[in-house]
Amino acid sequence: MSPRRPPVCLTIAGSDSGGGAGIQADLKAFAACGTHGTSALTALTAQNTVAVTAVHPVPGAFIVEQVRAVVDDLGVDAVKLGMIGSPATAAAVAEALDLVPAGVPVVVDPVMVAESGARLLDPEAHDALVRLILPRATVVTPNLPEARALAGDATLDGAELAAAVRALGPAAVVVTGGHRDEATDVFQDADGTTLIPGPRHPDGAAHGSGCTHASALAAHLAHGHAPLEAARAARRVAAHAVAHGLRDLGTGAGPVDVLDVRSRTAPGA
Ligand SMILES: Nc1ncnc2c1ncn2[C@@H]1O[C@H](COP(=O)(O)OP(=O)(O)OP(=O)(O)O)[C@@H](O)[C@H]1O
Ligand SMILES: Cc1ncc(CO)c(N)n1
Repeated sequence: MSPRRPPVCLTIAGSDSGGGAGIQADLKAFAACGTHGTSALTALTAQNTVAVTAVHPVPGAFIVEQVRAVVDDLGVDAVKLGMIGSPATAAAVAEALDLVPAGVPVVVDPVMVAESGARLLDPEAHDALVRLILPRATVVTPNLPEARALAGDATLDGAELAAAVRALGPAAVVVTGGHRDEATDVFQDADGTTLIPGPRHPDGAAHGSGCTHASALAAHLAHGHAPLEAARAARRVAAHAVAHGLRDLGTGAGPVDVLDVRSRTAPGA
C-alpha cells in the first residue's frame, strides 16, 4: 500500500436518518480510526432516537452495483456488514461479497433490533443470514440477545454461547457486552476464548454502539491488526463513543459520538 493511500473500509448497511447508527455511525467510526469509508446501502430507515417509523429496502441489483463501483475503483481493505432486513437483501449481499477479493476481512454485525426496540431483521431473513452470510465472516459481532437468537438457545452465556455462534461458520466471534452489567466483550477464535473487559459508562446515549464497534473492528483489520487486537481496540473506541454519547439529543437513547464533537470547534473559528 502506498504511504499516501489510507486503508479503505466498505460498509454494507442501512441508513439511520437520526445519524446515530447504521452507515452514519460506520462512516464516522471509519474516519475516527484513520481509514477512508465507503458505503453500499441495503435499506433506508426513517429513524430517530425513539423509533423506526418506516423502512425502504434498496433493490438487490443496486446493492451489488454500489459494491462493484467501490471495489472496481477504490479497492477495499475490510468490509463491515450491518442491517440486512429481508431474505432478498441477504441474497444480494452474498452476491455482492463475491465481488470482494478473497482474503479481505469481513466483519458481520448481525443487526436484529434497534436500541429503540424496532425489529430490523424480518423473522424469515434469519435463515438467510445464517446460511449465506455468517460462513463468510472473519468476525461476527452479535450482542447478547442476538448471539442467543443465532445460537437458538436463550440460556447460553460466555464461552459456550460464543462457541455456539462460531459453529455457524465465522472464523471469530465477539459477543458484545452492552447488555451485560459489566460491559465485558467475549472474544473467541480457533485459539480459544478471551474476555475483553473495560469500564462501563452510564447508559442513555448508546444508540449506535454496536455499529461503531463493528466498524472500528473492521478499520483495525484494514490496518493489518489481528482479530483479537482489533476487537480490543473496537471495545475501546465503542466505549469512548458511549462515554461521549449525545444524551441531550432526542428524547430516547442519544446517539453515540465517536468523534467527541463537543470538544471541537468549527475549522477556522
Ligand atoms: N455502557 C457502556 N459502557 C462501556 N462500553 C459499552 C457500553 N455499552 C456498550 N459498550 C460497548 O460497545 C460495544 C457495542 O456493544 P453493544 O452490546 O452495546 O452493541 P449493540 O447492542 O449491538 O449496540 P446497538 O444495537 O445499540 O448499536 C461493545 O464493545 C460494548 O462493550
Ligand atoms: C440502520 C440501522 N442499522 C443498525 C442499527 C442498530 O443499532 C440501527 N438502529 N439502524
